[in-house]
Amino acid sequence: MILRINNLSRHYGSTKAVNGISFDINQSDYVAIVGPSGSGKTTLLSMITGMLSSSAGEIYFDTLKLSSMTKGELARFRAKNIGLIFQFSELVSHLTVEENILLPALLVGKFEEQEYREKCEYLISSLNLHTIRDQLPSSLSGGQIQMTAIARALINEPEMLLADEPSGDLDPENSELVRKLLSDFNSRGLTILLVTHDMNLAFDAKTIYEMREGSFTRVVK
Ligand SMILES: Nc1ncnc2c1ncn2[C@@H]1O[C@H](COP(=O)(O)OP(=O)(O)OP(=O)(O)O)[C@@H](O)[C@H]1O
Repeated sequence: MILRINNLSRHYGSTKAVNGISFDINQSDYVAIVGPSGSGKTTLLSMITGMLSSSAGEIYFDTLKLSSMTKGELARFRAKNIGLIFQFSELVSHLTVEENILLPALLVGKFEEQEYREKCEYLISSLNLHTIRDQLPSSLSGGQIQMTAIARALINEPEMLLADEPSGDLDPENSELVRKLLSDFNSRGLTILLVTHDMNLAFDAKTIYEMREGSFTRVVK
């Protein structure tokens, strides 16, 4: 799947949070966007996820124009093709860690039950979630919630992962587990676009854009 961003803008009054950005992401690319707080990274990613409307410009997934999709079409498209990780992830409070990870399987059902079990075991083991797999979200730390949300975003093996600060709430050890997992999925074909302050994570990307005041100012890598 190819993501094409064409002259995309989002203005809040006189604040040009995103100001005429264009770029393409090809199949299996790994792209990181870095930049200071307030430079527009989250606004840009929120538009690409379809959660936030743009003031101008277009977003295409292959030939599908995001702004032409109905809410229902967009929800189905995302569930099937895109993994999302937000800065402050939320889990379903009455489900355990393992049940939360497997939730997208119920919504999409892309694989057989046994395959889901295997994928879930792989994610639990890669992210070291064994000890908390039967716990409810209320008993988890912010970092543990984030790790569970990362596993949940990957269980359906989406074509593309969109992630806002995936390691933002994590200690160095867990950040390293996430870095390795994303790199592993990317080497098996997952296209990744992430926004991060974590330069260790960013440097795994093949392309790094620096963003300032709503525009890409530099290709760091
Ligand atoms: N809902 C909103 N209403 C008004 N202004 C907003 C809104 N959301 C974001 N902004 C402004 O848009 C600009 C970009 O914000 P954004 O959150 O995208 O930056 P960021 O680079 O993701 O920052 P951080 O790294 O701190 O998450 C900032 O000036 C912010 O104040």
